[in-house]
Amino acid sequence: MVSFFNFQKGKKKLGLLDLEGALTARDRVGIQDFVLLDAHNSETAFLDNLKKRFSEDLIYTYIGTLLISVNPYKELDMYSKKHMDLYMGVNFYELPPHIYALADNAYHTMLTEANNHFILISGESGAGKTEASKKILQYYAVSCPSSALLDTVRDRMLMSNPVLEAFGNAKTLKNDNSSRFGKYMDIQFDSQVGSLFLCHKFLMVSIFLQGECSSVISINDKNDWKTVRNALSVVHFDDTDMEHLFGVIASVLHLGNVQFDGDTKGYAVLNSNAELRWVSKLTGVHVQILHESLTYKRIEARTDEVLCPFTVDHAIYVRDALAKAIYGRTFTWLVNRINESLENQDASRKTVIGLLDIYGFEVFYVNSFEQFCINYCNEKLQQLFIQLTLKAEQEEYEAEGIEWEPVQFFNNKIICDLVEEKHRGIISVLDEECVRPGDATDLTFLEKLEEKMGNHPHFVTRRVRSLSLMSKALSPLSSLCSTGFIDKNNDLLYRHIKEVSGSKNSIIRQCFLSDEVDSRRRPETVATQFKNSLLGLTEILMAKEAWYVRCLKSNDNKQSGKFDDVLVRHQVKYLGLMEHLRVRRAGFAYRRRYEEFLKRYKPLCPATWPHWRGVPSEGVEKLVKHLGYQPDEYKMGRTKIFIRYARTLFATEDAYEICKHELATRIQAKYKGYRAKGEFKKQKEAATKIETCWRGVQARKEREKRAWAVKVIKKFIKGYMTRGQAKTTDNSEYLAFVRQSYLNRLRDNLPKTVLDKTTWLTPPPVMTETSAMLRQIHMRLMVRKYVRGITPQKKAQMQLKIITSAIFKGKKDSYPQSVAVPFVDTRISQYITYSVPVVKYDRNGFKPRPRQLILTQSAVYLIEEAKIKQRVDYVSLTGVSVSNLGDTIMILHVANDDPKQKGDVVLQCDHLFEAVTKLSVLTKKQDAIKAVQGSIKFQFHGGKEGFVDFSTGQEPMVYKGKNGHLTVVSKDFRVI
Ligand SMILES: Nc1ncnc2c1ncn2[C@@H]1O[C@H](COP(=O)(O)OP(=O)(O)OP(=O)(O)O)[C@@H](O)[C@H]1O
Repeated sequence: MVSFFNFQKGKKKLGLLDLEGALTARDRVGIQDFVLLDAHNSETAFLDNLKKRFSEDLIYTYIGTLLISVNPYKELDMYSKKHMDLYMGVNFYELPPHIYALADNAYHTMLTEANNHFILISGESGAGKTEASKKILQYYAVSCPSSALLDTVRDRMLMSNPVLEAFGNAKTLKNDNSSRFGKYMDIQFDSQVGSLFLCHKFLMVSIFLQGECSSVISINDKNDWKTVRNALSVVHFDDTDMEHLFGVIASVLHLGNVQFDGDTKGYAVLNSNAELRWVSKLTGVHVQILHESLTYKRIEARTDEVLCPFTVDHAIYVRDALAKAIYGRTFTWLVNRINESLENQDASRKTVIGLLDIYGFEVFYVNSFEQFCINYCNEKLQQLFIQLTLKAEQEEYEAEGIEWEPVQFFNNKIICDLVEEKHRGIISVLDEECVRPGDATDLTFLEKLEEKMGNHPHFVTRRVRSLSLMSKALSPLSSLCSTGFIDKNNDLLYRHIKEVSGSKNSIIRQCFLSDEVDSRRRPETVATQFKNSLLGLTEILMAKEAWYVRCLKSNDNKQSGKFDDVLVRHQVKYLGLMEHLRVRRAGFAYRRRYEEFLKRYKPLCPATWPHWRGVPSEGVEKLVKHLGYQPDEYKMGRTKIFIRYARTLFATEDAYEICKHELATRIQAKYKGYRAKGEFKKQKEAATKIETCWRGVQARKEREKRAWAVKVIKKFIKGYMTRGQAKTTDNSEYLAFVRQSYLNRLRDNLPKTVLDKTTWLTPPPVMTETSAMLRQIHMRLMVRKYVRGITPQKKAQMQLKIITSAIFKGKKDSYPQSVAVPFVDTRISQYITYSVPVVKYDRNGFKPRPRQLILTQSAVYLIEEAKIKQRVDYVSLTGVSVSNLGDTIMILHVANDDPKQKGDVVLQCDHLFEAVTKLSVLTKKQDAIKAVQGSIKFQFHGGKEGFVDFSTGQEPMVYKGKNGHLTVVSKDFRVI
């Protein structure tokens, strides 16, 4: 056994582990799978195991993938949502046997193999088939993802069950709620999404009404009534539909109460009209028509019509036939309506799980035509089971050349043939008897059977009007009472009874269409209809893969906890469970074509992954060896590998799951890389594109800019060339530009002071006039600003400067330099208006002597520094002479006639302009100030004369010249 990949995939759901543990522990009772039973040939061991488990409420046991369910007749806590969750996606053998495990496995196999499946639920009446089918449906309904639309379909589907049970089930001696119809439904799953639960469809095989049990303790009519009404509304029945439907049911009940008496001739007359009036009211058929139909037969003879009265027995038969027909057809109508409401409009591909819940085998004290049909159906399904499992299996081993010891089993084909064979089978004989002219009775039918099949090994008749079909496997088909076969098979409604087609009840109208009344074709007999629908069903099932649930009845008393050994042994026998087990034991749990097996599991072996180039069977051999399969675990056939134990396959499947994840991760990584590469390439391409685009845009912009520049330059040049002309379109822009740029430059280069006369930008010709105006305005502005900012002291000084200008401007070379030199008023004392240091040239040899020149309102003094307070050298001034050069010599002329005066005074004064100006103001002798060129003559006291000669030279100096004149050399200011 392969042990290195023993994983359990479903157990990741932690919350469920406790429950699961408890289940597993509890389930250790007996053996979960009969395949593991040592004494697999012993029926007693088989039963013991079932019983042991049953006593612990373990009602499910496997034979391989087949599920055996023993009816517990009590509610078990094993169908909750938690249980459903637990079984979801878990391998078959990982958890205790359960109907959910089978449902889940069928579902996952369907998804994996993408093909159709069906679950055949069989067993005798009351064994729990309907319950099992409901549990499967609920499991799918809960486990599949939901959406609003699907929920609606799901509700309808689940709700269709109580409706069908209400109308199609009846209490029988075997089962309080026995299905009297066969139900096949297709559950569709979306093949793409894989898990959508879509819709189902009923295929009705037949319905049988029979029995006299009316009260059932286990059924609460009041609650069920509510449930049914609610369910009907979910499957789209409105109030009118429901009124008509319940009208039909009530009419059938009233019809059953119609009684007949015999007249003197023995013909039937109505006992009372009351019931018939009710029927008439409920069905909407005139009471007269009903009356006539129930007591007379209408015989048409060419143009005439004759009414032929019924005997009482006959009338009762007709009454029951009518009631059956109304009920049966109404049920068919109901099924069709439910099918319509569940119809799936989506045509996309779906995979299907079919669910077949068919009425179980029935053996009553008296077994009639109904039991014949029901049990024939079960024989047929058993045949299908044998065909699909035992026979097909053995045939396959043979075809594949697998060593195999054939298992003996009873092939009930012989029984099926006995019933259904053309011309020779019981149904053919019955049909023949029904249609032949003359009086056919159940007895003549029995004689015909004896005649035709008296020698058949499985057919025996007894002269107590019964026939026995001896099926070794299926005993219930035996011992049938032939009474009523002819009538029930005929089930011909007398033509005029179909006149109910004129009913006011819409359901009855739809069930009895008038063209049927008019048709003269004889309808198919009941048995033939039944046979045909069964053949149709078999065909549907044969195209699908089968799963089996075998339901066993634990006892006949519907008693919980009771295990009737005889009854169960009987069922085990006729259901062929022992044979099935033997085949399973001898056989192989799983087989697959080499190609398919390899295709699925090749990732598990390096030699086969990713490709196996050789012969598939060799690849498989390599693969299973790599996986560690033991020789007894598998066999290699001609085209397939056969795996003996399911656990081997599950382990392989688990390994595959893990490997798939790894592969998926690898593929994902590769894909991501590929995507990233692609993305990068795309980005690069996009970047190149953007770059190209950007470059194009830039180039275009550049070109446009150049073109614009050329245009501007051209215009500029043209404007420049025509700048002197009057304003034209050519030069207007240029001139505006020139103006603008001149003004801008001018703004930044305006003269800052009023004295700055030089700073002014030369205007372009077009601005000459404007510039002059601007200059004037600017000057005015500056002057105004300057004037506003002048203090009284400054003003006084300015006035002095004006006087200086009047005296010296253009007359003395050093004057311009003096303009910016401010006069100083600090040299003023109490007595002195102005005092300035000077150098006095003494007439005796022109020796320079420092003196202070003091100016007052009334006189000019020359005093020595040390004697400042003494009034010395009073000068009575008559005029002042200066040279026109840049020297600082001034000669004060004094009045010669004043004896106190010592003659003219020659002074050198650094502040010449200031001193002379102030002197002139104080003495009011402005006109007496002279600027002389060359030499200045002066007079000494006593009438003597002297001269001062002025010249310019390199170095300024004052000295006594050879001619005895005072010689003054000054810098040449004009040169500077
Ligand atoms: N799994 C179960 N758990 C509890 N009770 C069950 C179970 N299965 C069946 N039963 C009981 O047995 C009764 C009969 O079951 P069910 O109607 O499913 O039988 P059946 O095989 O469908 O019969 P028929 O062939 O007559 O329709 C149910 O009404 C229910 O009380």
